Amino acid sequence: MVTDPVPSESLSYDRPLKLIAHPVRHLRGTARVPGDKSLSHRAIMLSALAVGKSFISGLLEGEDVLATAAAMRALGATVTRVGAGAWEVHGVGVGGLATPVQALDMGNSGTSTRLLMGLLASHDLTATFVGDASLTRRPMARIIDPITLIGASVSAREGRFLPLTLVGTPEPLPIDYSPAVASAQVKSAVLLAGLNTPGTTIVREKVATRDHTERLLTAMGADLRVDRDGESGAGRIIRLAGHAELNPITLSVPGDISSAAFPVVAAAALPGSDILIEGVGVNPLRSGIVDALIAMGSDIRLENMQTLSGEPVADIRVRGGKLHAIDGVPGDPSRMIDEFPVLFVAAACAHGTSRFTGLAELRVKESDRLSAMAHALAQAGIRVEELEDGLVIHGCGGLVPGGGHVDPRLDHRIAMSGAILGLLAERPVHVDDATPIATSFPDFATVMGALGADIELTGPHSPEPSASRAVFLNGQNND
Ligand SMILES: O=C(O)C1=C[C@@H](OP(=O)(O)O)[C@@H](O)[C@H](O)C1
Ligand SMILES: C=C(OP(=O)(O)O)C(=O)O
Repeated sequence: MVTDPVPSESLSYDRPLKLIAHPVRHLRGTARVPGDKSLSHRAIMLSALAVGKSFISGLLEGEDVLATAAAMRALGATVTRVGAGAWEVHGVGVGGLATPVQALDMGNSGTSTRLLMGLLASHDLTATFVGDASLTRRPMARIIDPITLIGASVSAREGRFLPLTLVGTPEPLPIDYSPAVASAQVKSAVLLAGLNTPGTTIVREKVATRDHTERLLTAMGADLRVDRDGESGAGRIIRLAGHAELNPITLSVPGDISSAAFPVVAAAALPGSDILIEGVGVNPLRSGIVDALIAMGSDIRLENMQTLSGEPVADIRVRGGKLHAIDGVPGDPSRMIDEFPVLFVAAACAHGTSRFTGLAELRVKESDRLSAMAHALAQAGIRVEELEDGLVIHGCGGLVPGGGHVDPRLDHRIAMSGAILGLLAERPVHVDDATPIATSFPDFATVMGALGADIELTGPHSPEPSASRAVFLNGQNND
């Protein structure tokens, strides 16, 4: 049980909040996870560009999305919280954003930063982007390159890191762009720039990545076409007609499969577990974790399939059992790019040796996730080899020894993967700073506790939520 129940409104702490995850026999019950983070960012950004009032329910109220909401407000949209997860956005129309009077604080959020850089590139304004110690380590050249071709100019630290100042162009050019890395953030940044650009903007993907931007733009009336590309049809060509007119939306955000992955993996690895996570987004370009766990022998199924605001949604049912090792994941890694840290935990419990390669991109997420997870698993007594682009994990065929400390390195998914490791261990695991969890899953400990997990939150913490959170959660305007 959760020994220090922390209401979700106040899990955002300014000083380290520690977490101790205690071994558990099994998980049982039904739960829901917060709204999808990728979709929440896009819902706020695109409704801020519509003419009229949009209404969003189920919005993720994690720090990352609150940073996006604060930025859109600073750029001129009216963004108001009208209830738990319920937000109203009065948009200013495509091209209607204005220079913010202060720097845009992106906190820990790569998606906020990179999509907004694209969005602002084709607006006649100037904006400065700042972020936390994690975000200022992450490469921005992958966005600076295409938006420079569009006509924006960027001055960045060492040419590629935050803080950076972006000067958007009043005369944007439509580009035909092939991202060098499989990245929905790069694709979305170019498409968002194309909204306020004449002509047709084209993005060519060698491998399809999450298509939340394409689905939402289409639902809001943009003239957007997606064609399969390449001999295998794995690629995509996305064409967007510029000077789009976006209609306001009423949108329900489904649960985030990247958050659901934590209770799902824990239950899958614990014989006797039986859980149901309701209302989760199962977009085929996001559901790779389900296929990977099935490949490991897990009894996991999608029930009650439906469509919510243009996105496939299902309840995820998991019964615990013995897992076996796998050599790589089915399909492209981009279908579960954020779920690898917790999949590595499943591999640590599996019988046999698992090998994961082609994952160099994990080194430039909120942390170097290959290094962070290699250290976390070793701390828990698991034999692991770190490769240039992956991990070899020698599973123990049951509970891991545990007993170590996990340094999350400002990465919410490392912190939560460390907690799951503790549930699947013989001895408790200490997560030395759980505060990053508030970026994507503020009530993680409460949700896991309701399923039977014993996650203890300890350590000094201020009773007050962080300033940005308080402003929104109390529905105040910061005009
Ligand atoms: O577009 C998005 O919302 C995201 C795309 C992914 O990044 P890349 O597509 O850049 O790998 C993912 O890691 C991130 O959490 C969210
Ligand atoms: C990488 C992630 O997010 P972002 O890129 O938005 O920081 C994530 O949520 O795992």
